[in-house]
Amino acid sequence: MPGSPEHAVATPPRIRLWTDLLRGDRLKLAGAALLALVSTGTTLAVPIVVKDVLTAFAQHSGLLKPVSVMVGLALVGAVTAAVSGRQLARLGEFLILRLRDRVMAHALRLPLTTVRAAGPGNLVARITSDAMVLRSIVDVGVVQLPIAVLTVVSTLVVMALLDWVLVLVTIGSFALAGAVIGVVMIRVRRNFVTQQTALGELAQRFTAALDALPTVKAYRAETRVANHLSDEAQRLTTCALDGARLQSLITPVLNLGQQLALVSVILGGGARIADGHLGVPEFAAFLLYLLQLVAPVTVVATGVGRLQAGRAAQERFDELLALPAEEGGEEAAGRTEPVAGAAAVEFTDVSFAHGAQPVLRGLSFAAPARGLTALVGASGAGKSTVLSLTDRFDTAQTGLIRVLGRDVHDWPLPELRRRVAYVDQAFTLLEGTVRENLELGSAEPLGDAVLLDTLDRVGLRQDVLRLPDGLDTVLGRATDLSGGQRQRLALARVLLTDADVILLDEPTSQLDAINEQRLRDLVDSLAETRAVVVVAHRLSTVLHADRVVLLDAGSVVDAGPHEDLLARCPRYQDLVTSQLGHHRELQTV
Ligand SMILES: Nc1ncnc2c1ncn2[C@@H]1O[C@H](COP(=O)(O)OP(=O)(O)OP(=O)(O)O)[C@@H](O)[C@H]1O
Repeated sequence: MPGSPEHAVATPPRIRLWTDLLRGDRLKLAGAALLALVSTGTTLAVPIVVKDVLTAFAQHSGLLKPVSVMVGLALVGAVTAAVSGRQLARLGEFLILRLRDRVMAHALRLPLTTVRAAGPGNLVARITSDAMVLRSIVDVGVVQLPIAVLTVVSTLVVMALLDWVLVLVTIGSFALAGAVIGVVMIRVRRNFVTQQTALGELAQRFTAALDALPTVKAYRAETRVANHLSDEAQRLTTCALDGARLQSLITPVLNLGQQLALVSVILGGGARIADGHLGVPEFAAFLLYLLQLVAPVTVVATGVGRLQAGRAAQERFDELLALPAEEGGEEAAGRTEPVAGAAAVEFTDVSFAHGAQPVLRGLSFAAPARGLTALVGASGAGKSTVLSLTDRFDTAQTGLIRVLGRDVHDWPLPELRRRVAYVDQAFTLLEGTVRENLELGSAEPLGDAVLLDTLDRVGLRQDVLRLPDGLDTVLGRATDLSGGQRQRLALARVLLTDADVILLDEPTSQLDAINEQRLRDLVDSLAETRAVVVVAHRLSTVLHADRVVLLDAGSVVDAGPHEDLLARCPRYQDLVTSQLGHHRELQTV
């Protein structure tokens, strides 16, 4: 039963950035770090060589050796920095590739309700903007930051060897700047989380607006919707400006620290030269080190900021990956066989609520293994919910749902969904070719002959052959199908599966007479060999059904053949005349 231990949710996957996403790349990463270290080493050595050059000048000795060493060091430094930078960029991109693959695969396995609650646009923002931010963790967090820290420390050690008093002066000046930057960093992280959330929300709103574009246009609401979106974008901008203001403090504060250090060191250094504690070449080298120190200190300060942002992005990924995927979704093996002679779908005392809102209340009905079962009832009675629960898009709180004689939770999810074909009200097609759409539920490519034959059965062969690239025409962008054609393509997809149960959420819209007849013929022929459970909005469907189940407010009022219900059930009579009621149809069918 739902919530019971046997249906416990598997531990969700977590990002283990270093051990997992960088798996297989650790050696390359170490190589890149080593090269970066060599490059840093050469930079560190230059002032020492400068000191040698100055000493050589003072002593009138040969300059060739120290100058050659200086040039050599500069060349090695440049080459190693370039190779290491390129390698890090590659590693960062591959890390993001793996992360995106994992997030997309996980999002597709989440329960429908979770995806709706998160908002598709919000999920898209993870693999776009969040992924880019996280990428910086690789080059900044793994290599640049540790090396910069190492550079700062070793530079200070070398400076201390030159003059320890002046080093204390330097550290004191930078410490003041560091304290201010530390406070800024805490706010940077908080700001980043708010910013990414606002970005995801904007993406979500924009996606939703584009989805509803026909309605937006029909009501001439472009300006109004654009204004709503603009409000959201402005919130994001305000937040981004806060972030930019915080970030922009870092460099000036550091520069102030450096100026302070420079002035103090020059004053202190002058005094130390005057009292004979320090030579001029040593002082020149010390000053060069001090100037060199600013670059790695800046890397540390800005790097910590980016790392904070990267970690906040990582938390957002963790949060998404921690959302439990559908139970049993990974179990591919362990085929469960149907129980011989069992009903195709059987609900026993099933109750289901969306949050606090009860939708099904102790609902019981059965649909036989062959034939057409029509679910009818007022709008909001719970008909579509019955289909959702049958295909386990949702889980009932209480009661038992059996498909082909087995508890819906005992089926491995892929096996359940192989046996149950679901066709939604919109007859949804994926953005892709006609072929891809037809083969969606097939394990193997089916070949043109089979596909065209099936299209023939739904009366769509000629329409598809007329498309610019026939079966390989991409649907959903420049080329699309009409509502009726989409419907037939969706049904052709069902014909190509070996599903035992077909769940069909009939569209509420009316079809033209030819399409209506085609749909009915198709459904009838499907129902000859399998179970078809249809949420019926049309009287013609009900008249063709072997069994009609009347729902009201989440319970079954009555069930049986149409004529029996019409004879004995006043609620059904009302429904037929009011909701399904088309006297014209009654007379003509
Ligand atoms: N995602 C959801 N979140 C919260 N409540 C929902 C959700 N989907 C449906 N409901 C509620 O569940 C109830 C039953 O919805 P359902 O779609 O099953 O009705 P229906 O009988 O198929 O209606 P219709 O004939 O209008 O399609 C409705 O009251 C609806 O408000």
